[in-house]
Amino acid sequence: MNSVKAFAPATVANVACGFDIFGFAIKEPGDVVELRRCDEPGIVIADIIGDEGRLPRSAEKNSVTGVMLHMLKHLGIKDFGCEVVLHKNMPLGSGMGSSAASAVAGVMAINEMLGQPFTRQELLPFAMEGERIASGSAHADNVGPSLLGGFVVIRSYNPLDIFTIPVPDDLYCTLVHPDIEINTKDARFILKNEVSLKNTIAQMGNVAGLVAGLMKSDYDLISRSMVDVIIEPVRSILIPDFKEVKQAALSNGALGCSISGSGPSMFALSRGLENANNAATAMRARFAQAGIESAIHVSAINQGGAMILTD
Ligand SMILES: Nc1ncnc2c1ncn2[C@@H]1O[C@H](COP(=O)(O)OP(=O)(O)O)[C@@H](O)[C@H]1O
Ligand SMILES: N[C@@H](CCOP(=O)(O)O)C(=O)O
Repeated sequence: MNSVKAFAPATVANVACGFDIFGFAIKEPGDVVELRRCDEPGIVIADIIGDEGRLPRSAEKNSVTGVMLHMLKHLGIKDFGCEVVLHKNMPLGSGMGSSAASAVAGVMAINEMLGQPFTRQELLPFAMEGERIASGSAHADNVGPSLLGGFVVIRSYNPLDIFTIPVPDDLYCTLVHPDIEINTKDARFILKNEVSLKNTIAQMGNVAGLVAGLMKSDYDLISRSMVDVIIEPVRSILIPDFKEVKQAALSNGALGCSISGSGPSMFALSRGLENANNAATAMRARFAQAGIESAIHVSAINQGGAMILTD
């Protein structure tokens, strides 16, 4: 195969109470990666469209190509050569799993070009290496759902134990990206290493409640469980008017609202598209009141995840 194109969607990680263990994919936006086979061995970034020249052009430092190098090394392939074009369709440091979408599109594309030596599930550890390149931490709550689709739970990192759970058909996500930038690396650095027993108990209750609520389509339980007593209180100070934007979502039909990934994006979950749209309008209006422009994305949960594009 001489050329391949792959798409990988944006994701909402943590989902309030599930720091590093919950994430889901949305339909759009997402990154697109094009690979073109060359005779010369090595992986070369030929172009990145949409990053305003900000992303690393060195193959080792960019999450889209870093993961390919890991895969080739693992397979012991030395004579493979390709050019990479990355269509960067989401902002950097967004909390929308931008680095993860590139990594996932990268592993999908090269796996296809090599004749699928790995199953989709087996691609996950390679995609996680992209997160290590971007933020210094190989967390799977963005790459997992971007690759596999659906609502993902990471029960364990060592050994890796990851699975998807069903969600209600009528569940919609509102994702609001304010025009500010927060790097995941920085947002992880400010977290405390110790958690009180009281907060651990509260968080475990909410984690269990959210899983059960999603699996039983119990919207009240989903709503009651979308509470994060550990991470949100620390990170929310990085987002201007966080409390007010959250309140705007909750007062306009959302079941719950929190930080998407490490921020600055905020997400809400709602029952039905109308509530999700109302929450979007209210959240954007509240950010505007603080003098901050924002982009909104309203979407059902993306059950398919990344895909090879044929056109
Ligand atoms: N292909 C890529 N796409 C996005 N960010 C990348 C990529 N490759 C490397 N990075 C680096 O990752 C960081 C952004 O990732 P991160 O902080 O996790 O933000 P996000 O929440 O948007 O994924 C930036 O420092 C950026 O230079
Ligand atoms: N669990 C991670 C998720 C980071 O998501 P991103 O979309 O901000 O890259 C964290 O919270 O640090």
